[in-house]
Amino acid sequence: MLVYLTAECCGYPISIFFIVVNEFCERFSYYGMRAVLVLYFRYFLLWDDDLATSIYHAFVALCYLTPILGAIIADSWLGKFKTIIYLSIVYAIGQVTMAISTIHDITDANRDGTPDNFTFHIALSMLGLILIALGTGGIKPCVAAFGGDQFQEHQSRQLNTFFSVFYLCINAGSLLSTLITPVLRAQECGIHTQQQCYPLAFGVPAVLMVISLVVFIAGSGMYVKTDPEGNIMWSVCKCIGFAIKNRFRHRSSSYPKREHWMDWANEKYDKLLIAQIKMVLKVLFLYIPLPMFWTLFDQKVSICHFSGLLGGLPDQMQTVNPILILTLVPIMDRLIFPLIQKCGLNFSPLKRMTVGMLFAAMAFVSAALVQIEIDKTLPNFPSSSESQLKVVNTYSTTLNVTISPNEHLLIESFGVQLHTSKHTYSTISCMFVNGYTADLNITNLDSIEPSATTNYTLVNQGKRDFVLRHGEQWCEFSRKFGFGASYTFLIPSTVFSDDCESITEVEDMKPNSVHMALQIPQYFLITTGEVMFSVTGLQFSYSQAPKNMKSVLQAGWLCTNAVGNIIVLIVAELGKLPKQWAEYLLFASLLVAVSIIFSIMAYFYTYIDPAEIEAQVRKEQGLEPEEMEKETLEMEEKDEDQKNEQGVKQTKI
Ligand SMILES: CC(C)C[C@H](N)C(=O)N1CCC[C@H]1C(=O)O
Repeated sequence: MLVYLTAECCGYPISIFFIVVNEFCERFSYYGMRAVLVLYFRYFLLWDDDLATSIYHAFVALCYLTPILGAIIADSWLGKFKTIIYLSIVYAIGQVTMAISTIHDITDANRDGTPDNFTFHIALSMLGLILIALGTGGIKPCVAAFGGDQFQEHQSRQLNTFFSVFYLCINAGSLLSTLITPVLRAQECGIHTQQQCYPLAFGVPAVLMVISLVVFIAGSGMYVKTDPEGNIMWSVCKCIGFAIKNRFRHRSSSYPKREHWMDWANEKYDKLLIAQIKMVLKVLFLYIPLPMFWTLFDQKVSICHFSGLLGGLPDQMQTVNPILILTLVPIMDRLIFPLIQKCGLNFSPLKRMTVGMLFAAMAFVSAALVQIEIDKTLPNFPSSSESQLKVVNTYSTTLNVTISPNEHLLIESFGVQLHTSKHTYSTISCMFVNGYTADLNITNLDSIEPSATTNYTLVNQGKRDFVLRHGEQWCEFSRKFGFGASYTFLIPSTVFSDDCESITEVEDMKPNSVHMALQIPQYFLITTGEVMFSVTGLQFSYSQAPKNMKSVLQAGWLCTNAVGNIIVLIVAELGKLPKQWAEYLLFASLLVAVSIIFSIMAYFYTYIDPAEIEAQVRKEQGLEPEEMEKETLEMEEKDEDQKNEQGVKQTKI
């Protein structure tokens, strides 16, 4: 047997260093760009919330679908090394295009600070996003598999550690970029006018992608590179097609059954290829229920929304997941898993993944419990058969309002009455009610006509100052706002004569009294689940794939994420349950059901050593001893040439 010893440090190939640094920079680039993408849609392109989030989710789904393309190119045509380089170039061009699309000065001919030609910016940014999706998705299965290729058979422990470190780098990159890019966006920059600095926020990820490419190329001389064995994906498709056709032709019971339906390709196709296809199909079948995990994982965003309600800062909450990953991966790897092993329990990869899903389900049960607590602090909202009416009395004395023959409201002067009725009345809600006799200007709001109201305006938590103006007259007042609260300000006609003192504040909705610490268990549970599920899934997909289809199986694994994202989009379109906590419980139950199905499937799965099976098939084919020897020799010669080129040390054992 021939084994190559590449340059090593502490038992790990040195080439791995370049791969993990490359992954760190690439993830910084990807997550950094994602952190400001919705803001760019909302405040630069001026899209509404629905359009911005739909395009965002569609982009994320596309990023997890393109791995199939990358894997096919790598395993059938260019090999992983070249695929990573070419697609990284596409990716970097995409990031640069995206950064250029955010320069408002390009089309701001009238220099008013807003772009004049939105079509130009939209077209350029969409082109950038397509190139980014192609690049990031395309290289993703190749980088993980290429990293795995650097290890030799006896380094299985190091291989598993590599996948954990790889995952740590993903999250270190995402953590830094999620912290940095929103700060860059908040800076002001521009040629003609100073605006929020999107070019910097998108430009830095573009630079990081270029660095990622340079780092990868720098390691070029040290990598173990395997060339694809012809157009493997085309051979796989033809072989599967032939097996199906042949099975159909021999459907009569007079023909003896075969052990596996792929054995119907035996007449025409190489036994080795059939064995490899069987390995891949077995794993892909196992992956069918897995998108449900990612559906819950991506729904985490909505848990974040209510974290805002609880008093947390949603932007910063996005960093909780990577921070927990950075802590939990080493704890699991070095402490929990070895401890479980010491207790004599066989915590196999598929068992870990099942437990990971159950942890995610528990996170949603915990979210439901917190939501129930929050709901208790909220006012009663009208049901589908009810509507709410708010009446504001700006008259000088108490008024009696009759709504229907037997329903009466008594409203004091400058008082507000919220009334819920079983009939259909229109809901009136407001933030400022102008009881003054003329138009008023209020800081950061449009002017309000007499007896008119503003819409509810979102303000930051804490003390806020307002200035009211009418011509030369003005007055100032400040109020403290609690998270999740909602207020109405009634402005009387005497507002300027008493220096804003007479403005009445009505609390429509109380501030949240549920402590934000209650959401920590959810984050902890879902991230523990992610470590068990996602890191293990990455290792499992590599270890169970035949040598020539490693990227393909990595792509299959990433596709579970894409499908999960698509389910999130569908669920968002289908609508929501009336109660948020019920929705969380529904998702938790679905994931429990899926983990039960998965555990049954996993029970029937036999772990394989693809290299061993391939050797066995070769032996059965009678390639041994002469032909196999010949094949081995050919491989030796080819690899020797490659090693000589790369100056890598080679030893025979
Ligand atoms: C959402 C976090 C910033 C990153 C997450 N913990 C993570 O590492 N991943 C989510 C999808 C798979 C994986 C990744 O490769 O980014």
